[in-house]
Amino acid sequence: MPVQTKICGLSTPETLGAAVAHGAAYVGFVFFAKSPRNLDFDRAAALAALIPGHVRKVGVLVNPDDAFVDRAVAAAGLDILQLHGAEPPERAAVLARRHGIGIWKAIPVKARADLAAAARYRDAADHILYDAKTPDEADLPGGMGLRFDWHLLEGFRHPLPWALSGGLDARNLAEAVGVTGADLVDTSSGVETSPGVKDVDKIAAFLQSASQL
Ligand SMILES: O=C(O)c1ccccc1N[C@@H]1O[C@H](COP(=O)(O)O)[C@@H](O)[C@H]1O
Repeated sequence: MPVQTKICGLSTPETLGAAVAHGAAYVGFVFFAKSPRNLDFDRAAALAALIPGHVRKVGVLVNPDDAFVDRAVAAAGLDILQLHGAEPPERAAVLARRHGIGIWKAIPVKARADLAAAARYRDAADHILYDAKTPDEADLPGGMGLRFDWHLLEGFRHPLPWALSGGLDARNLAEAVGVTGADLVDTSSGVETSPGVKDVDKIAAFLQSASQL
């Protein structure tokens, strides 16, 4: 089965178009004020209108309240909520019921013991997104281009379908997939020239690399 891809943190028609044209299965919009990739709802709506139906729209949110989720889902027609904060399983389940859309729960990973948190979401999420844990003092819980030790996933019994994230780019993708066996991969910083500035050539190279795995 081919490796599926998500290009996250898109914010311009050109880079969104590159992700779609080169075969991304998922595109991600970040709704988090501290992020250099943050979108307001009007901009998200304008970008979402450009996305063909076969490409799934993922909204990245961090500990959002109901009103904020309502606005993001309505504006962008989201198919999936990527919960990238400290949302407990109960909160993820409430959001899944309230919106009737997919839930991906990000699990921050630095040590093998961190993986145990994934099982708590068995009845509350569709996918686990393993991402590198960012430093305690960081403004962002993700999107910093950090990778974790992929060998930590070796032999791990995943409680749910899952995706690999954190510091992936066209050069390290083959190794990352080889070590982990991931069949869904996610990148943001790895297809940028600077934080928040996506690059169409890097997007194309990442998706080309994934298509050869
Ligand atoms: O990208 C952000 O700014 C961001 C903000 C808040 C939560 C998550 C965020 N990014 C997500 O983190 C992973 C890994 O990103 P990277 O490839 O290491 O840069 C990815 O899902 C981003 O969308």
